[in-house]
Amino acid sequence: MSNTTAALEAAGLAKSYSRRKPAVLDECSFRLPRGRVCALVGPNGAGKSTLLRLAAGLLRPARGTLHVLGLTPARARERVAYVAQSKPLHPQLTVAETLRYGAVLNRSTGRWDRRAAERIAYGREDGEGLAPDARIRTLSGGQRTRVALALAFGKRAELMLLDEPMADLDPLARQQLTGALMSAAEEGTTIVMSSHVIAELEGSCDFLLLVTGGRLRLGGEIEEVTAAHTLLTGTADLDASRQTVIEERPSGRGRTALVRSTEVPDGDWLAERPNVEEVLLAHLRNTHVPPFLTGDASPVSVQRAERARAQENAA
Ligand SMILES: Nc1ncnc2c1ncn2[C@@H]1O[C@H](COP(=O)(O)OP(=O)(O)OP(=O)(O)O)[C@@H](O)[C@H]1O
Repeated sequence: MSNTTAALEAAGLAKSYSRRKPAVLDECSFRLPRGRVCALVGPNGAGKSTLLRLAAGLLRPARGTLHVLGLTPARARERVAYVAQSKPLHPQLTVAETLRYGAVLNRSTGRWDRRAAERIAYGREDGEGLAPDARIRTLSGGQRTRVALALAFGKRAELMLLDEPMADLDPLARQQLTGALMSAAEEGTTIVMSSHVIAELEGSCDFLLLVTGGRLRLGGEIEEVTAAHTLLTGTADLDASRQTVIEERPSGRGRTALVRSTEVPDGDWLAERPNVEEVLLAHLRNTHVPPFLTGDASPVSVQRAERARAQENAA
């Protein structure tokens, strides 16, 4: 646990688009420490883009708070790069003009990195990068994504919020983007990226936020989240009062169960550590289970309350 300012810290965050409809995000409380590469995962309509738009300062919460780099989202905006799912760009500009426009927009920060932007837009070794004089309106979806990402990298932001950045990139461009994200993360940039392709996130992300139905279900270092669960295979009966059973399914002549516990229950069980995909899929199929946040992912107010409780117990 750390008390340094988090990249994102939400407390009781809620957002509705309409008073007549249920909240799209509700009671979301979590902390994303700086320097992490965070996968934001959840089914369609879960509220991932809404959360990213709130963090980018484009929406205001209905209730609760969201701090970005210790500031309100509006005040943090210069230090944050946001790439929307729709990748909005000026269709009449060329790629080179778009990058020059990015430089002008970021002049006040003095941080614009032309080379980083150009590397993403033009710089593929196989020569398939974008032509500087190509007009945005003539580009494919994946090519526009490259331009939007080039602007984000040029900004040299402390926090990058990327809404499905890989979705329409070809495999080589994905590999290039992953490399660029890893380099940015090594320099201390915090990255949040939403995706539906869990396998894609496994190699590149070290932190996880799972949102389903507008609620935060899982949060924390991926290693810690998976280590808190056990995959059991066997034929014995499970006592649900002794551990949280996320999912129990028939398999072969016995059954497989994912439990939130590191203890192997009595009986003839084969116990394994699940991978992140197994943990995520089980939580996506079973949204009734209690949420789980690791210490690092708990908001400071919760960390303080837990420390006070531990001190009381120790006294
Ligand atoms: N501008 C808007 N006006 C009204 N409702 C909206 C608006 N934007 C999103 N919603 C609704 O909010 C809910 C969450 O949408 P959001 O785009 O945040 O989900 P998501 O998790 O990003 O989904 P996906 O994975 O499909 O991109 C959905 O029910 C959606 O219909």
